[in-house]
Amino acid sequence: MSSEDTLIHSDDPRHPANLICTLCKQFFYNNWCTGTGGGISIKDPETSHYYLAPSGVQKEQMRPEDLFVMDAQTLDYLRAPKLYKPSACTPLFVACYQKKDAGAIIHTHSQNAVVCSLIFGDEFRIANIEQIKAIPSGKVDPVTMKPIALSFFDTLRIPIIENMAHEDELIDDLHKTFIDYPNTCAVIVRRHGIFVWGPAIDKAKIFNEAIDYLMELAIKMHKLGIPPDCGIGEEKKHLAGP
Ligand SMILES: CSCCC(=O)C(=O)COP(=O)(O)O
Ligand SMILES: [Zn+2]
Repeated sequence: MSSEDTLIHSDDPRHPANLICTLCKQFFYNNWCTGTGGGISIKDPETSHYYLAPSGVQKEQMRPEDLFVMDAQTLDYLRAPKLYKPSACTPLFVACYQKKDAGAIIHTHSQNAVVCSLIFGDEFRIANIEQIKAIPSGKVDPVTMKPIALSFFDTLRIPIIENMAHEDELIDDLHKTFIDYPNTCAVIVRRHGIFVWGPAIDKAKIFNEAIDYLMELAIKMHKLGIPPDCGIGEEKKHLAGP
């Protein structure tokens, strides 16, 4: 086996190359990564190498040998399959690694994200829903040094940026959200989808699932006339009664 191939071949289902393929398949069947859209990048916790999907591939058919591997320091490719170009999302994934200390980034073309971007302005907000507790507040407990999650009584805020003709043109607005929303673990791209990151792939997956649930719920609340960020008990005022 060549040294390039040892980077992507492993019997361990939790190896980044295997996990990216497994999760992309799951996300395809969840309607999050169809028609080659979306993708996942994982930083190998052992080597700190970035594992990236190629551009324009059917996400449910991806194999470990299709993946790019990047050195985190030099940003040189340690492995670059000749048949493919790297994902157009690569500069955005690298920005999340470098500026947000991400361990993994998930990009989906979730219809819930797209519809929320059509309903709401520059920010998606939802409050007082149990599932919010799955999302990090961005704060750390000073005693345990563990991340603190949002509470049931908090409001989740996710910035919405405008889509561009090419994925890499989103980079300036993504950087701006890092400044304006230092605690966010996600950015919605209008009429496009969402980027969600976490300190490791398991966390990023949980955050992505929880946010998607909350976006779906927000769309249902909006259809009923209930603002998703309304206070507890306030919903009665908004419901169209007889
Ligand atoms: C129909 S997908 C258009 C590109 C895109 O938004 C995306 O998420 C996938 O880009 P990639 O270069 O990774 O195929
Ligand atoms: Zn995309």
